[in-house]
Amino acid sequence: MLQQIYPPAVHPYQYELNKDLQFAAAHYVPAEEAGKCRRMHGHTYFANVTIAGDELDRTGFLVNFATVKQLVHDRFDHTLLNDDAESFNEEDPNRFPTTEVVARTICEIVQAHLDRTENKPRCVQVFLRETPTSYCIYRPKRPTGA
Ligand SMILES: Nc1nc2c(c(=O)[nH]1)N=C([C@H](O)[C@H](O)COP(=O)(O)OP(=O)(O)OP(=O)(O)O)CN2
Ligand SMILES: [Zn+2]
Repeated sequence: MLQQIYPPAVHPYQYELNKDLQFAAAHYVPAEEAGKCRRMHGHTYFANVTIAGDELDRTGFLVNFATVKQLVHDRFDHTLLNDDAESFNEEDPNRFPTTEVVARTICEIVQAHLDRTENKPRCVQVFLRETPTSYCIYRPKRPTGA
């Protein structure tokens, strides 16, 4: 597993948890301007998911590290991202499986799970490395009132 110091997420919470995980997936970017990336190819994606909150659950966790891995790895590992119609769409650039959109999608999947927990922590950052030289960081805007 890649060991790396990630850019810090700025947030007001007392606890911050980070989970590193990786998954292998294929994709293509369905746009003329994407050049060689229009052709199907694969990556080993490295993700760092940052979750923060003030309240722990009855296990003393913000959220179980294993759950974060399951949510992302089980969903995307050894898939063709373009086939995942729940997350991606070839008609809408905001839903093409680019590094940016995959990072945002991971954040949304994790947050949807966290919203169903008793302590309701927040996914405050997803760092997603697509290649040794390319990565994206997604930080959701804070919900109103948080
Ligand atoms: N803003 C984005 N630009 C590109 C994306 C993307 O998701 N967001 N994706 C690609 C390709 O899918 C490709 O996988 C990554 O491209 P790139 O970093 O150019 O890959 P290289 O290995 O060719 O990079 P080097 O410059 O040789 O290190 C393209 N752009
Ligand atoms: Zn790619």
